[in-house]
Formats: sequence, structure tokens, C-alpha cells
Amino acid sequence: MTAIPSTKAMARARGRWLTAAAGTGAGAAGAVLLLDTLAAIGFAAGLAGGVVAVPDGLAAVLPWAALVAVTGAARGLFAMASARIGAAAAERSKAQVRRRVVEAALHRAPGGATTLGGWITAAVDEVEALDGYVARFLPARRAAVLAPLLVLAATAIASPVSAAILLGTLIPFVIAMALAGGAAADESRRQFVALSRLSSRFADRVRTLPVVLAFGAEQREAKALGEAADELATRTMRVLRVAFLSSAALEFFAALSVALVAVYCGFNLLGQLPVPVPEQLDLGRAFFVLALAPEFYGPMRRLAAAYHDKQSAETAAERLMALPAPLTPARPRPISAPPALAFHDVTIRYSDSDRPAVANLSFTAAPGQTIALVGPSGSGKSSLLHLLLGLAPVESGTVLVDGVPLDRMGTVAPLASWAGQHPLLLAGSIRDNLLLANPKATPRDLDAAVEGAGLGPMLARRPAGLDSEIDSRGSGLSGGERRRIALARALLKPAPLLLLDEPTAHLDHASETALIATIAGACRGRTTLLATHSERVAAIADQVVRLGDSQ
Ligand SMILES: Nc1ncnc2c1ncn2[C@@H]1O[C@H](COP(=O)(O)OP(=O)(O)OP(=O)(O)O)[C@@H](O)[C@H]1O
Repeated sequence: MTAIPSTKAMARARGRWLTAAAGTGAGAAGAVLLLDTLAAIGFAAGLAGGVVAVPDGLAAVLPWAALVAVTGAARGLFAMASARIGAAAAERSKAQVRRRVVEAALHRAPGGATTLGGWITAAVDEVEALDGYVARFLPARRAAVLAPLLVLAATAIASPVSAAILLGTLIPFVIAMALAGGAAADESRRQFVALSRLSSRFADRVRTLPVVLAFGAEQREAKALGEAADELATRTMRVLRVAFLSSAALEFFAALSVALVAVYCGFNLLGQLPVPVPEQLDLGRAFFVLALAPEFYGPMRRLAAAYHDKQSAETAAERLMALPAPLTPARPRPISAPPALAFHDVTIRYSDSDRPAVANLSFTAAPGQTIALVGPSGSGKSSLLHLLLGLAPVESGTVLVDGVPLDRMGTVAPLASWAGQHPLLLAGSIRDNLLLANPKATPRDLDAAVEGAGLGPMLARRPAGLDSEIDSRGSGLSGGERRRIALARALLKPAPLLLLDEPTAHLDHASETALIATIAGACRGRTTLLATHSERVAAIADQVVRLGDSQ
């Protein structure tokens, strides 16, 4: 069973987070609900006045009928306006939070505990859980504080004793609400956790389906998904059970209070009350009080109905608050000439690692120089490139790009062209994938990049050439071909800084020779960092930095 954090500090932090996320629109929706209560008072007065005026004929009834019609229509309009304002406020706050989640997902350090499925669940389901909270719960909560007081005041003017009865029945009603809310809270949280577990597991397994199939793990994974689905079903049934029980209790008290007021008014009118009371009701006042009595509990019932939304939002808020903050966003600098790079005593350490990936590394690259980063596997070559892209954490030391500290820039991405070790491809044509780096590239630029990266023979074998469709896994392409596409993409971007991670890995000797010539050409006029295991690639560099020796 998932641990459910419920400390006071967490509750306070969650409350602050939800208040900031909700914005102000829900308050306006609540204010409109108060207008609805005022209209309800007018409606009850119209009904009572009309009933009393019946013996005086149609002309006497008409003004009251008009009041009923106007306040009735106003109630409809206020209810609609409140729902619309609440929905608009919910849309705004969801969009704002979703933007933050997507920002954090896009600008996150590699690794970390949150899986891709977890990010998807956060951005879709967990953000969606704020909808009911902002659109329904917050307006209902605001109305539930003041609206019953308005009704009580109006009732007290007509019949203080009826107002006292309503007030008296409020106490067990509020106790029932608190008990029901408390019981529902934990079940609702557990249901939410089960939902998140199922959807993030499902998204992750669909994403890695080829691996699941390759290892014959379909049955195991299907069973695990089935168990997660069963857990969600069980949790949902528990939430429903608590919700049905609690709403039955609430309805009972609401009905009881109306019944007590009805009995009191009836016996008062007949003058047969068993106890003396300080008032004698007439038909109009009795009718008014009776018509208004259900409105006393209306706002609180609305609040109770939206209580589940609050619990879902609180659970979602705890999960959304725990997501890692986005890394420093890029602040593009207008650098068009090859930059100088300086690394002083740089140490990179990932949060879940007890040893640094790179320790106390210092070197400089003059503008336009090519630096080869060499070293055994795991010595931190890729980490160093990731550091420049804002994707790896600096524990200590400084990195200067043209004298500007990297932590002020966040990333060199705007001025860099990067071909990573595990090329990521877009679902679409090969052309789409290449133009991603430079949408303004001319056909001649494309041809040069394709030629330089050695993609020509592969494209010649495909009838659609550059327009051949590929999926995001690059199915149908060899590992070397995927790397060549990534390299062509990097060559296509007219960036003054080139970052290449193992550009010739897994290539045969002849292909490597051809690619080295291309890389040497691409490095001209740019500052280049080349992470490589190949001594032949390292040989084209102006300077070789060896990693791993001192670590
Ligand atoms: N996101 C991450 N979270 C935690 N540790 C990481 C992460 N990325 C890399 N590491 C660790 O940092 C160290 C350096 O990894 P890195 O990929 O930079 O090495 P490399 O020299 O490029 O290796 P290779 O030559 O095999 O590509 C390794 O021990 C690796 O396990």
C-alpha cells in the first residue's frame, strides 16, 4: 500500500501550491453563486407573495409571478455564469501548471526517478485533477461560507424560530460532512495513486513494447498491468462506497431539517404547537420559510459533491510539487563566431551517484579549435557535452563560454549543433528529421549534409529517398544509419559550436575514413568538442583531453 503523506507541513505547502495554481477566477465564480442565493431568496419571496395574493385575484398575483419569473431566470443565468467562469479559471490554471510540467519535462537532467510515463501522467491526468477543484470546489467553498448565512438572515426576518431550527440541524450536518470527508480523503488518494501507477506503467510499457516482445515478457507485463487495473477498480469501488454512504448521510440531515421546519410551520399555522413559541406565523411567512429552507443546505451539498475534486487535486498537487524543477532555461546569446571554452576544476556528479562522473577537470579551447575528449567507457565524455547543453549537473568549478559563465546562459544549445550518442529521431520523413536543425536549409545544403554524413547510398536504396518515412524508433534503419542522420542534422545547423558524441562508433574502417574527412571539414570555422574512442578521430583534433586518468 502506498504511504500517504499527511504531515501538517506537507498540508500547508500543498495548500500554498494549490492557492497559487488556482489563481483568482474561482473566487469570481463563488461570488456569482452568492448572487444565485440572493435570487433564491427573491424566488421564495415571489412564491410566498403569490400564494398569499391568490384570493385577491390575478392582478395581485401578477407582480409576484413576475418576481418569480425574473429571479428564476436569474438563477439559471447565475448558475450558468458561475459554471463558465469556474471552467475558464480551471482552464487557465491547468494550462499554467501544464506548461510548468512540460517545461520541467523538457528541461530535465537525464536520468532521475520520474519515468517518461510518469511525466505523461503528470502532464495529462494529474494536471487534469485540478479541473474540478478550481471549477467546482473552490466556488462551492466560497459560497458555502456566506450563502447559508444569507438564507439564515432572510429566514430569521420571517421566522426567528425556523432560523433557530435550521441552525440547530446544522451541527449534525457539519459533523456528518467532516466524517464523510475524512473517510473519503484517504480512499480518494489511494485511488489516485493507483490510477497514476496504471497509466504511467501502461505508457512506459507501450513505449518499450519491442523490448517486452523481444524478451517474451508479454504475459508477465500483461499480468502486472491487469493487477494494476484491478487495484484501480478496487480503489474506485471503495471511493464510490464512501461517496454513496456519505451523500446518503448528508441527504438525510438536509431532508430532516426541511421536514422539521415544515412540521414547525404547519403546527404554528394551526396553533397546535406543544410548546410555546414567541411568534405566530401567517401563510406568507410560513410559505417563504418553507420555500427557502432547502436553499440553506444547497450550497453545502454542492460543496460535499465537489469534495472528491478537492481530494483528487490535493493528491495531484503532492505529486506535481515533487516533480523536479526545470533546469535553468536557455537565455540565447547572439554568438555567431566560434566561442572560446574554458573549463576550470569542473566536477560533474549525478544526484543518485556517490562518485563524480567527471572530477576536477580543467582545459581550454580557443575559438575555432577542435578538442577530442578521449577516455575509457564511463569516464565522463558524454557528461561533459551534456553539461554544456544544460543536461548534466555541475557540482563545482566553472565553465566559461566566451568568458560568460555557463550557469548564466543555462545551455549552449542556441549556438551549438549536437549529435548525441543515442540519436533521437522524429516520426516523419528523413527530410523532416534533417530540417529540424535548420528549416531554412536549401536543397543544396541538404545535399551537402547528406553527402558529408555518408547517407547517399542508404537514400539511393529507398525509392522515396529523403521523403522516406521513419518512425520515432528509426525502425528499418541500421544503428550506423541513425547516427549518420544525426550527424547530417548536426552538419546542417550553421552553429559556431559543434558537439559530436562518438560520431564514428560502430562504423567499418572505410566508412570511418570517409566520415573523418567530413567531420574535419565540418570542424573548420567552429569550436568543436569530439567525444570519441577512436584514435583516428582524435588525430584530427588540435588538442586531446584525456578523461578518467585522474578520477
Ligand atoms: N543521467 C545519469 N544519471 C546518473 N549517472 C549517470 C548519468 N549519465 C551518466 N552517468 C554516469 O556518469 C559516468 C560517465 O558517463 P558518460 O556517459 O559521461 O561516460 P562516457 O565516457 O561518455 O562513456 P562511453 O564512452 O561509454 O559513452 C558513468 O559512470 C555513468 O554511469
